[in-house]
Amino acid sequence: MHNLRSYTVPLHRYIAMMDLQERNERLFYKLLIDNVEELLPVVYTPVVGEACQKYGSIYRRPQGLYISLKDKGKVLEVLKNWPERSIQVIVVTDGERILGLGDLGCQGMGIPVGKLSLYTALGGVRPSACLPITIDVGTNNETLLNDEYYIGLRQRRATGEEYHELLQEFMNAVKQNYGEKVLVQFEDFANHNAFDLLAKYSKSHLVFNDDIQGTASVVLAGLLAALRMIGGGLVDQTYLFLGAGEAGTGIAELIALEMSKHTELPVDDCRKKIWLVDSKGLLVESRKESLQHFKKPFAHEHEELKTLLEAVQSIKPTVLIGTSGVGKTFTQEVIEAMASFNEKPVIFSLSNPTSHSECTAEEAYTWSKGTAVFASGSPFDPVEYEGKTFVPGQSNNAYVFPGFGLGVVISGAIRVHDDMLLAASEALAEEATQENFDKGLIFPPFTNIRKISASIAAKVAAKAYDLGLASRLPRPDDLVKYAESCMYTPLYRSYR
Ligand SMILES: O=C([O-])CC(=O)C(=O)O
Ligand SMILES: [Mg+2]
Repeated sequence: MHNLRSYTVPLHRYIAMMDLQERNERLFYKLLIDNVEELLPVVYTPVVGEACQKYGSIYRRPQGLYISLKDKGKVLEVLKNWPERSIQVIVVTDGERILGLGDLGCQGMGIPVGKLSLYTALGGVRPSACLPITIDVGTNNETLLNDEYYIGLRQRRATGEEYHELLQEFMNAVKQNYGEKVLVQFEDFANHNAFDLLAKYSKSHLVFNDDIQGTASVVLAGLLAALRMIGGGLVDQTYLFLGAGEAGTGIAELIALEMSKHTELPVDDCRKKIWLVDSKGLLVESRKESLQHFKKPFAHEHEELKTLLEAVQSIKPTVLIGTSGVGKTFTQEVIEAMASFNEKPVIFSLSNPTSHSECTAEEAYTWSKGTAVFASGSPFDPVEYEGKTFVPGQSNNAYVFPGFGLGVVISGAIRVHDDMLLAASEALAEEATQENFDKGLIFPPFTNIRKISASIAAKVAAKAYDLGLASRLPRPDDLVKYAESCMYTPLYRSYR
């Protein structure tokens, strides 16, 4: 830690951590676990975003497996080149939508590597059982195509049949090589592929999309905790999203499912309480024809509105959620409007990394005059406002995917079911304490994350057993204890 802290440039800390992971994996995890709040922003969001942008020039050794268009026809052979045989979790990207940064091609590898280091550090999945994969189908990023240090194929992205054939071959090879119980986490795919890949492979494989489902589960947990803090039920709220992509529609759908489960209202009626604004304005009935399929369920009867501010003024939401990937879009006017008709407006600005956040923590607290219940995707420091310190929560899928994955792995689940996501949300929401609420915090601090992951894992595994999706039999009596006993801990062996 002394050495790391001597680097003042965040990217240098990242490089030092990656060197440590290469040199002494056990020490890397020991350090990360013991200093999680300090090191999470280094190995993960936001610094990992800058690392991906500069990946070619900071590249040392491959930390994951690259599968490119050139490997077509021999993907299984390529998979077999990976030195570890027994794999439990794969995180795979095609680099087309890295955080809110867009297409970074093959340099998106930093994301699967970072996510999997959290699977181990936060969720206790053995490092050797984790496999980061980047599918290289080219990039449409001109800067990278012209960058002498770019590490991927120098061509524009393959699309359509060529793309889907490679993905099909990959998914087949994964099942052939590792069986039915390997969890494949899709990460940072573009909207136009993410929903279709999830829908297609969730029937035949154990797949999970972190940006759609992981984010949804964490945000729902944040909302449940926020409502415990300020009072009211899910069904009493009106929701407005800026951004109708994977995160926005994923969260909206999971809120509707949870609402429906607790009220017995049809899911479609619950969706009516949720409004989304995309780059062209409010999703409304008259736009339905031209909308992508994942947006259609949220296009309701309303006049067309072009801007977020107009939508805020007209819909008067109690909860405002930013998932647009575009920074600075929650303006002073937007936040002041939220504070004018809500005693305690709930404001989540979720886009990553920090520069893409819809507003900063300071802006949310200042412009709402200290009334906002605020959380963000990337971390922000505590804010002093009129003598009171507000601690913003980090509503990042990192709270859920490690524990969720652990629950899936230890139960030997063969499919992911939405009820398992709801179980994870409820488990996480229960972890926020009155002490957290007193600081305005709706998520427990990351310092206790391994205990939290074990609780999430136990609830997820229990749901998998209840649904008949678990293959590890008999069912352990105490799932929390069992989850804890399965977790990897970085200790040196004693040889005496
Ligand atoms: O990586 C993160 O911090 C959260 C996430 O999945 C994304 O922004 O795509
Ligand atoms: Mg992501």
